[in-house]
Amino acid sequence: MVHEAQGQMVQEVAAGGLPAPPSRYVLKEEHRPTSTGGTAAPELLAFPTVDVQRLGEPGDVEETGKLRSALSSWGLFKVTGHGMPTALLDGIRDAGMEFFHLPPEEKLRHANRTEDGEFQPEGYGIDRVDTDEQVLDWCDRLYLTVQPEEERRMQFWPAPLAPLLHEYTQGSEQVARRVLRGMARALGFGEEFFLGHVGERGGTGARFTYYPPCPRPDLVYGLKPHTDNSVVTVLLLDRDVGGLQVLLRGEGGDGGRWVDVPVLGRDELLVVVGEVVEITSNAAFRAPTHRVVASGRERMSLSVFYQPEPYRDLGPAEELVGDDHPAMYRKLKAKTFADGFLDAFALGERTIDFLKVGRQQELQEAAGVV
Ligand SMILES: O=C(O)CCC(=O)C(=O)O
Ligand SMILES: [Fe+2]
Repeated sequence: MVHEAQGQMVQEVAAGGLPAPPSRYVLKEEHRPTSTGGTAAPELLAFPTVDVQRLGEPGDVEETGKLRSALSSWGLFKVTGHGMPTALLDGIRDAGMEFFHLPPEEKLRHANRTEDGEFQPEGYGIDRVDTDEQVLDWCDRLYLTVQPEEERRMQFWPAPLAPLLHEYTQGSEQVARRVLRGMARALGFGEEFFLGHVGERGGTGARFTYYPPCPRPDLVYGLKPHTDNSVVTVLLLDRDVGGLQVLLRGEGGDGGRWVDVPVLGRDELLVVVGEVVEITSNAAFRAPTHRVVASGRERMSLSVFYQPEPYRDLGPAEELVGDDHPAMYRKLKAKTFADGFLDAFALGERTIDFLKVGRQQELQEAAGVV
């Protein structure tokens, strides 16, 4: 059954000039970004930066140290030294924005709905709507499969954007590879440790997200809190408009607090650790919970998600499991995990929790902690 809200783009709602978002987008009071915080990080917590050029140099120790510290604190960091030209980064940002500025009928030629109105993940539209209770995010999106290359469905790719996305994802793949090699070194493993778990023919998906201006940003989420279901995500943020926030967990095991990710330099990228690394590293590196708050200005981002080969077994690496380090996650197929994302996301859960991959509860019970 297709939900009647599935065909309603947020951009069209915003263009209607309502004084406040319709009730479908309005969060319960206790979930509203204004009641749950969102502050600039204190100076002590300088935003982590990793130069991937230096990270790739033989014998590098310093950048690997910075990466290790970023991974154990924020779980995301900005990247310099990737070598992609500014013109390419600006070009893809502009082409993405131009797509969302096209008339509705042009955009709908790439719609993420079949002729029967059925949702399918690829193409242009809103996220999957399952129930009346689901509070909708204040964003529209364009999701495209980039790799394996022979699985690209070019009917979904807006023509002006296609060559830019191809070139950009070649560059972002090198970023992901360097980061995964650095992560392996940070844990004391050989460089190919994480890449070996991903395989040569992993999947890559690109998601352009458009957040229209919102008349009451205090009432909605641009994008609800979530963790990425990827190995890592490479993000190209809006040049001017912020809104991304990350949940920083306190020492005392409290719920954490929401901190703004700053607007980055126009040449800088952001890398976010995904749940696959959390599982494989047996929680040595955790996927950060993040969200986007809306604002009175339009904003666009491009997320590129890296996934392992679908038939791979996903689970904590044997080297990281021992008597004093029990496996925190159970094994499952990479495809099962990737497919679980949309169900989990619609419910606002982590894929790890939705598919009951995490064993923390079980282990704590066995140890008599809870
Ligand atoms: O728009 C952003 O800044 C973040 C997007 C994001 O978290 C995602 O696509 O998973
Ligand atoms: Fe995300």
